[in-house]
Amino acid sequence: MASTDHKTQLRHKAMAARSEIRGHQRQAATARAAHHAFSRLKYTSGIVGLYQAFRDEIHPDEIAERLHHTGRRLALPTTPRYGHPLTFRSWAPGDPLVVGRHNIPEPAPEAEEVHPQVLLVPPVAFDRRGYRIGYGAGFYDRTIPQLRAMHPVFTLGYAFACQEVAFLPSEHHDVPLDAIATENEIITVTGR
Ligand SMILES: Nc1nc2c(c(=O)[nH]1)N(C=O)[C@@H](CNc1ccc(C(=O)N[C@@H](CCC(=O)O)C(=O)O)cc1)CN2
Ligand SMILES: Nc1ncnc2c1ncn2[C@@H]1O[C@H](COP(=O)(O)OP(=O)(O)OP(=O)(O)O)[C@@H](O)[C@H]1O
Repeated sequence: MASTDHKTQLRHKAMAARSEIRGHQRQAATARAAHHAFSRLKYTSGIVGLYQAFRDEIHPDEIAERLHHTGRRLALPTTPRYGHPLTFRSWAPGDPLVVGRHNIPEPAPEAEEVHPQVLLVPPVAFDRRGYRIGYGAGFYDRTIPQLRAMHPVFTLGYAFACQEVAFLPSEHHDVPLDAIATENEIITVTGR
């Protein structure tokens, strides 16, 4: 099977698995995952790029609240055209959002563009080597090297444990995550 077909299949399987987590189970898993993510993120410094959950992604709202409470600057991505990197704009809980591409809420164009040192990344599927697939646009794979040309960047994948797969075929442009937080654990991949 061609690698892209295999990836498509893994993508659909992981999306189906995460959509099965509902109601109280989803709430409880999200609270546990937020605890794991925060316990790792508090040892980082700099602006944290989060995301606005869409489809059945695990939502980072509790992490945003807790980081904001400790005085950390936060940012959200704006969705670019295909082939371009993400841009991040300054944002804090309660700030107004506008509707961007794919109907994902994003900061208004007036919000300051920033270059995060920390990224919370929402994989659709991930493996223990830190490889991830998203929705197939390659946005994070383009963005992370660009930010790393400016300064060190720590990337934390954030997902439900059921989105883990044994092995994701990797391509040369794929940038592995430094760690992944789920409701069960923090998976450490690199020494960053
Ligand atoms: N919550 C969240 N925000 C995010 C991301 C993300 O993964 N999650 N992104 C991370 O990059 C960017 C948005 N990336 C997206 C990329 C593709 C599609 C999408 O709907 N793609 C179609 C396929 C289109 C095609 O094949 O041409 C699809 O999946 O149906 C949506 C968002 C920025 N913001
Ligand atoms: N750094 C890059 N430079 C050029 N093309 C890239 C780069 N990163 C990814 N691509 C291209 O983008 C497409 C999607 O890549 P991939 O399958 O890795 O996406 P994804 O990781 O699922 O998406 P996303 O990063 O948006 O969540 C592929 O055709 C790939 O060749």
